[in-house]
Amino acid sequence: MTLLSISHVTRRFAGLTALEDVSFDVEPDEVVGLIGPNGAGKSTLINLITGITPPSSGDIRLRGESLLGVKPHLIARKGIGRTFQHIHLFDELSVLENVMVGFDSRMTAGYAATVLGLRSVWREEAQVREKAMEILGRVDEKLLAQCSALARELPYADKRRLEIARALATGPSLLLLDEPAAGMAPQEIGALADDLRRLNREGMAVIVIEHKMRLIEGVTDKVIVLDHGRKIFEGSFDLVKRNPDVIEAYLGRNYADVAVAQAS
Ligand SMILES: Nc1ncnc2c1ncn2[C@@H]1O[C@H](COP(=O)(O)OP(=O)(O)OP(=O)(O)O)[C@@H](O)[C@H]1O
Repeated sequence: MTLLSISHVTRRFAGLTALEDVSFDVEPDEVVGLIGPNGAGKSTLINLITGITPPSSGDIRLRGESLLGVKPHLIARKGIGRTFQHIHLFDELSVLENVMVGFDSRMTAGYAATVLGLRSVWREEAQVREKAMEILGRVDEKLLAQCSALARELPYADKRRLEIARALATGPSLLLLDEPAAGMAPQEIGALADDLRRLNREGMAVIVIEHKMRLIEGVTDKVIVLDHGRKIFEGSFDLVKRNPDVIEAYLGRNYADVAVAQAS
């Protein structure tokens, strides 16, 4: 059964159409890339899927069930986890505690404040701690080894991976990643690609927004290209990188990033 179905989704903000009649499916074992120039509507689409913003028209279904009108924390509980374009960690909490916070899908700044005040309660929450350790190990043994460090002490790339670990806490079957490789060096992107492929092999579907084509090429089964809110192409990265409309609208402007792909 199709995991996620986006059907004729349009989103308008006052006079601006951020998304127009966008449709595509995500299967349970797929890694889908979402690419396109700045302002194409990629983050808006993630916000629609996670219930933060309602579509103006169209439908979004998870395993056949419409998500329209469902609150974000309930969508998270139904199995959709996400990370954000800008890092959203609690700097003064430990690596482990940041993952533990993720177990509450209603996570808010207010909740985090409670958490900071009631760390002692967690002594009784051995189970949550144990699960959080397991998740950290699943993403990266190195992160697990640093579980007592404060989040702010982590190098940038590890902060991004910690966000992924936290998004796994609700046990998602679909993970939405908004520019996870932003600011990463090529070697770090390679390690991130390994993480994503491993999670996918374990049975997780992924939608990844990314401007770094090295990651898109390395992990995706198919790519959706948005431009000015419209889907202009859908297909494997191999086809995408050769499509004249995509080159004109987007890839041409990022030639340095795709040079490796184009040379192959
Ligand atoms: N809450 C909002 N109110 C008004 N306009 C918005 C809102 N959110 C997004 N937009 C507009 O919708 C369009 C699509 O924005 P969006 O952030 O989805 O693009 P994007 O593809 O994610 O871009 P980038 O790659 O720069 O992150 C932009 O023109 C943006 O200014």
